[in-house]
Amino acid sequence: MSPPETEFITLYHSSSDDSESTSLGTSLTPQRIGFVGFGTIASAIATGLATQQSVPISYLAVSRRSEKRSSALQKSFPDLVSIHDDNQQVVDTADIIFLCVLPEQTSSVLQKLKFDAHRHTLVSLVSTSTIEDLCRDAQLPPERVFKMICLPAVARCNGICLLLTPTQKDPPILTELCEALGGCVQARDAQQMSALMVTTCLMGSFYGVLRNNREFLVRHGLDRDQASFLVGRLYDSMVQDAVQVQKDPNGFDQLIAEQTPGGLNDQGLRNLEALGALDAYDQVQTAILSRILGESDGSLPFESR
Ligand SMILES: NC(=O)C1=CN([C@@H]2O[C@H](COP(=O)(O)OP(=O)(O)OC[C@H]3O[C@@H](n4cnc5c(N)ncnc54)[C@H](OP(=O)(O)O)[C@@H]3O)[C@@H](O)[C@H]2O)C=CC1
Repeated sequence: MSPPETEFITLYHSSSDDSESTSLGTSLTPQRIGFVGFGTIASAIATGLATQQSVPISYLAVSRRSEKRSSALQKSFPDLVSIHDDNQQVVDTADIIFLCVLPEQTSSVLQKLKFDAHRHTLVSLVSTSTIEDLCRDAQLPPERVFKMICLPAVARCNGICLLLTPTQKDPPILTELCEALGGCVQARDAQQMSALMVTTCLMGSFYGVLRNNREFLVRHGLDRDQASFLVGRLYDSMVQDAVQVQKDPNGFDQLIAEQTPGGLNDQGLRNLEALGALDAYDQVQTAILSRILGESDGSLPFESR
């Protein structure tokens, strides 16, 4: 399909200087979105964007890379998706470009592309990229470049997106797109973004706890499938309770306070604290942050800050 013309409505200006104006559009403006690199995270974001109902999207341009994924998306959304052999075609036919290649490919891929500083918005999913490097390689000003982190649950519009906005400007369409994918938390600077990323790196630890619970049940004679079912359903219900209170700053403390004082749940938590398990969790988060910041390889022992 050929890309539809998009007429942009300038939403906000930081000053009367045209070079500082932005034209990301409004949620009423159908968006033309492109993906350079179409692996795991790109296909999850594209699937979420194609299925969400909040922000009108008129066109999704994807690079043919990872052809199984790009053709599957086109098959599912033939009126929306266009596949391109050349990354420049993706850029030329879309306005918001998600960069979803591997860290080592980022610079060379960007340096070969020509962006229009008045039209394009670049959103990098590459966790190691910095706004400065992205601006340099894409030849775009900082107000046109953003970093985003999310996990594949965005495909079901059930993820949470972290968005680093390099200037104080609020990028309304990007936040609306992130909200549509499940939710958005904005980081005010790169340092804070690194700290927020730590939480997205705890998925493995979380599944590790579930596996540990399952193995305990198996050791006590339950079939592995039954044990897996029990653990999955139980954690699902606990997480749903947590979701109910997620907007209350003291909600998690409230859930803990609801445990019967001196009861078995209360004891479990106190035992974990006595064993230093929660302190260990803190140290793990600090170690992950240190690795994200390039200060260590993340291995322990690690001195907590
Ligand atoms: N997976 C995840 O949950 C998350 C990933 N990220 C970040 O997103 C980025 C992508 O990760 P992920 O999707 O997992 O990785 P994948 O390996 O699945 O995807 C990388 C994609 O880049 C493509 N590619 C390679 N070279 C080029 C090129 N020259 N031009 C265009 N496309 C190219 C690959 O195509 P081909 O297969 O044909 O080589 C592939 O489609 C990484 O930087 C990662 O850190 C961030 C958050 C979460």
